[in-house]
Amino acid sequence: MINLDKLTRKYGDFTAVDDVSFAISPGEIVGLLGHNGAGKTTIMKMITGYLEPTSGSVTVDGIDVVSDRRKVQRKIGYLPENCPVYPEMTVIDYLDYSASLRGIRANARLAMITEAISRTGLKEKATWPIAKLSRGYRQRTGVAQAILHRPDILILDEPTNGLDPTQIQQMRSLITDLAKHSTVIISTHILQEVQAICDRVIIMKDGRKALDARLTELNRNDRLLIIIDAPPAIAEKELARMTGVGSVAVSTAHGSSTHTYALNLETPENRQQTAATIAAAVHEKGWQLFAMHFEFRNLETVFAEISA
Ligand SMILES: Nc1ncnc2c1ncn2[C@@H]1O[C@H](COP(=O)(O)OP(=O)(O)OP(=O)(O)O)[C@@H](O)[C@H]1O
Repeated sequence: MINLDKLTRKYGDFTAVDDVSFAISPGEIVGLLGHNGAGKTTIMKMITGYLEPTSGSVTVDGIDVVSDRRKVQRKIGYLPENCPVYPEMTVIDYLDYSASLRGIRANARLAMITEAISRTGLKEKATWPIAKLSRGYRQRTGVAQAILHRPDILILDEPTNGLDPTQIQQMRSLITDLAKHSTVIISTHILQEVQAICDRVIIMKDGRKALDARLTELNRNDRLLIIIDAPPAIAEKELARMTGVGSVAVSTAHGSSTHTYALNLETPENRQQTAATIAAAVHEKGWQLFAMHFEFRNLETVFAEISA
């Protein structure tokens, strides 16, 4: 379990991460989504112990990252945004060097390196100098470095950044495969990435957590939007009383003679029938009904709403 509690990080006077709390359970694949500068990398660096919080805390399986950094780092594999892979080294030498930095004993290294190479599909490139690898294979080498010590948690900062469409596809299926045995947090500003890989999304905006939701929750269309001529002072309460309506939100364009209401339905399963009943009730009240449709909501629309 990864636990962030009121995590804040300042750079001088500037607050890059502002009072962020969330918990991630074992086995989850979480996408940290946000525009450039939203605070994703700063959060990842604090989870992995490479940056200290200004206030708040991060614990991994109950262990505090600041006071027990090494212990936490043994549980985590980290692919930084610009993974420092040394161009003059071969893949195998780089992984051996990474293993030695991690304190993995020489007699255990070969098995671990072989496994990491095989899981990241690097077998044929193992003896190649990194300088000669395509960006996709270089990224895989970074991932191999991250999984070398068989961590329970993988933190990947923009793993598909700069890859071509085929390499992106390959990296996504590699991550999905790795996620079968690990908890994964990936940061990205690509919506499709989250949709393709993750089961949960945390959207960051200006250093703050703007949304934390399961993707299945996001992909809903059970809010009924209606446009009528009755103003909120009259219609809001009446609409809320109608059969099947749970709550009502109003959005009226300034100076407009029509009014838009978003109705959250109590039983989304019967939404077609409920919509027909509401239409009839609106008609009975003598209000004019200009439009009625179910709101389409998915990661894209929610992200656009948050970014606006
Ligand atoms: N060392 C630093 N000194 C000062 N400001 C910094 C430093 N590192 C990051 N920042 C600022 O903190 C904010 C958050 O940066 P961060 O890299 O965490 O965002 P991000 O969401 O990962 O962005 P990107 O998608 O561009 O990588 C940005 O405004 C950035 O300019």
